[in-house]
Amino acid sequence: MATLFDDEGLDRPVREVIPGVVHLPGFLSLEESRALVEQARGLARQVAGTPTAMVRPEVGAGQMSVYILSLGYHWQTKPYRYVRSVDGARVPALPENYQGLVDRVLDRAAAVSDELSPWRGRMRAETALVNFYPPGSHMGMHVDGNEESGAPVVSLSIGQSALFRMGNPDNRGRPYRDVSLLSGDAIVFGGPARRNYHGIPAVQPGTTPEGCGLKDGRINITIREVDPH
Ligand SMILES: O=C(O)CCC(=O)C(=O)O
Ligand SMILES: [Fe+2]
Repeated sequence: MATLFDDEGLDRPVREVIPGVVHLPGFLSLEESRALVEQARGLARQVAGTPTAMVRPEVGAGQMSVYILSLGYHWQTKPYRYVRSVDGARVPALPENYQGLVDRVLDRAAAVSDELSPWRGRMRAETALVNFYPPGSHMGMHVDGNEESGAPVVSLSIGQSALFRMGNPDNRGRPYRDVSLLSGDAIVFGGPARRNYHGIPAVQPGTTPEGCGLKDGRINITIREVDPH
């Protein structure tokens, strides 16, 4: 496992990993992280036992090991699509603070990426997936392809460190770049990397910071624009 995460001891500068992919280490403070976890937990409780509950979706490869809460739009599998309601139940609204998070991330990312700078101040936060990774879970390589909009995906990580693998647009294999995402990190992918395969091969035991709002496991919040404008 050590080799999977062996860049953690190094300096972690803001950087464009490949064109259109920007890593912002330590973007969220501990207090902000905790508030986001508490907000997501409240929303998950509200929809528990309803058709929009946080569940481990069935996908082509079987049941995911990650639990997903959909906000704004609901992400359905079989077939893959975004819907506004499920069996008559309305999807919880996207929290209003998510637009501010998107604006802040894109401000910072645009400063180091010509590919992302056209989106600065222009992306509408319309939907978010709150992914909960129990210890030992993972997410296979996939493309985020159900958004018609070409806007970037803004992703926030809280809890256990994760190995994020950013691949290529053609297949699940190499070339790819691995980035360790620690609690509080943001990563954004757009431009030429928007439809690249990516995934989380592993989360790292024993790395949940005290005070981040989670006792164990990892939460990742990906905020997206669905409709082109
Ligand atoms: O957990 C992550 O960092 C990535 C999540 C992801 O790729 C997704 O929600 O589509
Ligand atoms: Fe994804």
